[in-house]
Amino acid sequence: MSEIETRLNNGVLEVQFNRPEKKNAITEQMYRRLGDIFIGARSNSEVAVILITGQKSCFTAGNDLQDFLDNPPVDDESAVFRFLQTVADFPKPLVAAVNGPAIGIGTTLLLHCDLVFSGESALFQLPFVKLGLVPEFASSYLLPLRVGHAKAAEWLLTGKTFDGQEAKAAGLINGVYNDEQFFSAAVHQAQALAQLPLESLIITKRLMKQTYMAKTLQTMEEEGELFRKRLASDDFKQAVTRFLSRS
Ligand SMILES: C/C=C/C(=O)SCCNC(=O)CCNC(=O)[C@H](O)C(C)(C)COP(=O)(O)OP(=O)(O)OC[C@H]1O[C@@H](n2cnc3c(N)ncnc32)[C@H](O)[C@@H]1OP(=O)(O)O
Repeated sequence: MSEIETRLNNGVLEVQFNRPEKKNAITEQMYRRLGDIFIGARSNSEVAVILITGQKSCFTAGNDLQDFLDNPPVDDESAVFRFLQTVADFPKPLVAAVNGPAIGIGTTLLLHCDLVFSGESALFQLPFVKLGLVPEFASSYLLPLRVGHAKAAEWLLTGKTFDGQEAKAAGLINGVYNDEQFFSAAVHQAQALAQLPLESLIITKRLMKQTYMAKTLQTMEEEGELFRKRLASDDFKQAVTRFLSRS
């Protein structure tokens, strides 16, 4: 089994985080594979839609914190930033099925998905400030745009956790299902999209995003530079030490 599993079914490429013993925390190696998968899917005519998921108990705990210390990204070509880029301008529909923890990039990734369905046990969090970091994936721009400044500040500045109902009420996700149904609901929607004319889907997605795409990419560049600086800060190192030495 790979830490990133893929399955192609009737035009839907399922991409699954599969490192459950570490709550699907994402390493540099996993980002590299994810980047390759997304780049391949762009030009693969058999792929109409990507469905991103984890397990019923966990979407992803975000970036692997130890790996951030061991293999910090140095520039925009680093595996993590290359992955962010491939998702942000991915032309085909992205659907996510989320349950359990969706932390850090586990939440910001959803800002780039077109349809998001969660289970009742989903737990979202943007703990960048608590970790001594700054937002990534253009979340400092896209989140206020999507949910308004008040809610974005609540989530980004305080790092509070929130559930699927709160995420749906704010407009971050499309639907909340019980833990047994969220995945099949997402598969159903992804399969339905995959039956529609692909060219129309691609053009419609591009039209919807065109007014803010340039600003999204510019924000990712600015955030990336600041993020890399903050990874080298004592605040971040102390936060990781606290997390890894908790009992
Ligand atoms: C560019 C992207 C940036 C970001 O994404 S920044 C966000 C970084 N992520 C975090 O700060 C989240 C850290 N993790 C947690 O807060 C908690 O975990 C959870 C709420 C996700 C789950 O808590 P619980 O159910 O109590 O599980 P557990 O015992 O904490 O974790 C099980 C094992 O998974 C490892 N683990 C969890 N998250 C991470 C992570 N993000 N980086 C590295 N390891 C992680 C733990 O250490 C442990 O491992 P062991 O069993 O060997 O002790």
